Amino acid sequence: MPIENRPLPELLSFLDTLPEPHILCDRDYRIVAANAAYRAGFATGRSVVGRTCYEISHHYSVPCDQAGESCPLARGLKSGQRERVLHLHHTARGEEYVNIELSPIRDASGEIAWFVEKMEPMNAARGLSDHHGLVGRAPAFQHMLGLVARAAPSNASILLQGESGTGKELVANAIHEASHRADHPFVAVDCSGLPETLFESELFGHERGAFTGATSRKAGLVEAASGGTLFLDELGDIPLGMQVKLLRLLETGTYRRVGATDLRRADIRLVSATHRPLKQMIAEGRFRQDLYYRINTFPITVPALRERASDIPLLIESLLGRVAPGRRLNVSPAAMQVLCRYAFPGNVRELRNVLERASLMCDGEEIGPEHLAEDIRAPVQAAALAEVQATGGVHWQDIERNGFLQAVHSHRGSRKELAQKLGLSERTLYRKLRQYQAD
Ligand SMILES: Nc1ncnc2c1ncn2[C@@H]1O[C@H](COP(=O)(O)OP(=O)(O)OP(=O)(O)O)[C@@H](O)[C@H]1O
Repeated sequence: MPIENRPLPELLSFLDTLPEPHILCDRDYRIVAANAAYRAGFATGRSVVGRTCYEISHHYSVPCDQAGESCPLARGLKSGQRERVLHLHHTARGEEYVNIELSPIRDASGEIAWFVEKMEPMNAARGLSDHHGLVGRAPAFQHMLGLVARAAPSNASILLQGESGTGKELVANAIHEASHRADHPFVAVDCSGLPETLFESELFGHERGAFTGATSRKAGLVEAASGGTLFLDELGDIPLGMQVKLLRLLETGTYRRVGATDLRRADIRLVSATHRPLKQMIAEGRFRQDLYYRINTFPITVPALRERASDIPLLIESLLGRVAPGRRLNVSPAAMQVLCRYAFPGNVRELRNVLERASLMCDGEEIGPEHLAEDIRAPVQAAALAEVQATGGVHWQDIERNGFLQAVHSHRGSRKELAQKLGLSERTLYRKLRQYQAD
């Protein structure tokens, strides 16, 4: 490398002092240096210097934006400013979600000469099968996770909207885990079915003798969550009277225990969730508009399972480990076809229940269609039959799409190896990935 094209030694020794993994790249995606934290946690044995970031982190042979992903380096070159994204990266521990922050470094003439890339793994979500936490890698899931990564480090109130069973509580927990409050409690409150009086004393606590049965003083959940995150699930179910008290808590940061006169200071971050249409409830006078604005600083929609159907095989692998630990269950291709075509109105919770039932019905190691409940098989079979009748056959594209996605999900090596395995050029592989994973 010509001397004028080398980064300043001061910059390199500064990067080495940073506790988070950092690499230094040139404008052509080439890694010119990696700090000690990166070498310890991310490098997989071989030296990364001289190789490209997309090859090391993604096992791609082209930059991310040409492989259908958002590339922070390309974005940084265009915008001239710092860019953040969440990417799935190959690391020394396998494939992980990593928060990437890319900062451009300019030379004396003001031109961008280098990029410093900081990487922080997001441990609350996984792109591979795992036995706990959030699992997924479909575009809709990654988009949602990108918003989680962006909002988590702030103190902003987050409203999670999504159908029942989509994983809102797990997402709330992931927000907590990725926040500065992770060492403090995560307290979840189910707001549905709690009468107003009980709701208030549960949330704010009560003094001794505050009401019949209050034989001792009790701290509330706001206090229990102190320093951490309070998760209000089914927030749309909170009675109007209690909505006022919640609004006061959020506006002043203070509350009173039931039966007490003194104000207490709250130190919580609020994450709430609902599957109800809050805007419609506001129009009907059932939900306060001012509270809505307070809780909804940063809205995140958790996608329905049918919007991330390409995650079904991965979720199955992960959930089987949770519902039948100790058994090495797998799903036959025919049963997989049925599950991938079913609409799952109850989302991931329904998928989990279906697998739990199937694991009880199956004595061996392979779950077949016969182990799935009739109400899962029937609509899929009816749809397939209708398709055959309407078109005179099953669409070849559907068979190809399902087979292709199954191969992608079960493959653990590089994209290059996958292309070879499927007998495709890498270009065609990326085109098909874009085409099939987008729906
Ligand atoms: N992405 C995911 N990866 C792994 N498991 C998931 C995922 N999403 C949901 N689950 C599982 O699905 C079930 C339902 O999730 P959860 O209770 O978080 O849903 P919810 O959206 O809060 O539902 P509700 O609106 O009914 O409260 C749980 O068992 C959870 O572990």
